[in-house]
Amino acid sequence: MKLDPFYLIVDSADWIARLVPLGVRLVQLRIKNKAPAQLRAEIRTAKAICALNDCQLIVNDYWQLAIEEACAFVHLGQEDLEMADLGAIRAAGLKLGLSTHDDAELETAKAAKPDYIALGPIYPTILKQMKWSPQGPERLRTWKAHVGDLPLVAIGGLNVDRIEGVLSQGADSAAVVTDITLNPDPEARTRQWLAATAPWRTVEMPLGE
Ligand SMILES: Cc1ncc(COP(=O)(O)OP(=O)(O)O)c(N)n1
Ligand SMILES: Cc1nc(C(=O)O)sc1CCOP(=O)(O)O
Ligand SMILES: [Mg+2]
Repeated sequence: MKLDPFYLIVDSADWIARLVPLGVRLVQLRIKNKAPAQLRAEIRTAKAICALNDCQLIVNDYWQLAIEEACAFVHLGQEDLEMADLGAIRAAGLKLGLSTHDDAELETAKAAKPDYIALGPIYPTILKQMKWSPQGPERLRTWKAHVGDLPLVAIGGLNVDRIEGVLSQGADSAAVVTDITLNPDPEARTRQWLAATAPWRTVEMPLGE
């Protein structure tokens, strides 16, 4: 499986309606603290917009709702994974992305046989408090050696100027929240991300070059 090199993460279907039609091919709906009915409505709307725009939707955290709404992909952190029913996720045909932050989490994630692994935070992030220090982009190369052909996602503190640095270290995809959502012009910033990741979308870049 291949992931698009630009992985947008937003917290509403409104954001998806605004940014996905610009050409985004991979988006995560990461909603915190909403009632189940609202969550379901957001997922349903996001799914419809993504289908119209040939964009892969990944639902964060809410794997049961993702199954019920016939979504294709979920992302889980390690704590989410402890509570999740992997058998049910697989039986529903969902693809699975998993977060990792250290060696032990990498082993746990690999054992779950996910469809991609994310490493973060690569740089300091302002989105959420994290107990891990920034990993630095060089750590991606170590992770890539461990995950092999499994797609690797870099996340945390990424911006347009840092894309090249993470993709050239072995990440297959660069995930981003605030560089876009807090930008004064999120549409323009999204276009910059699309342009900056374009070379990685079309060309296989061997590690070390
Ligand atoms: C692509 C990607 N990587 C990591 C995360 C973080 O997941 P998690 O650790 O479960 O934290 P929350 O995002 O749920 O707060 C992610 N969402 N996406
Ligand atoms: C949601 C999330 N997970 C991370 C991890 O390391 O697992 S870092 C992160 C925040 C990403 O937001 P921004 O692009 O604004 O830094
Ligand atoms: Mg989570």
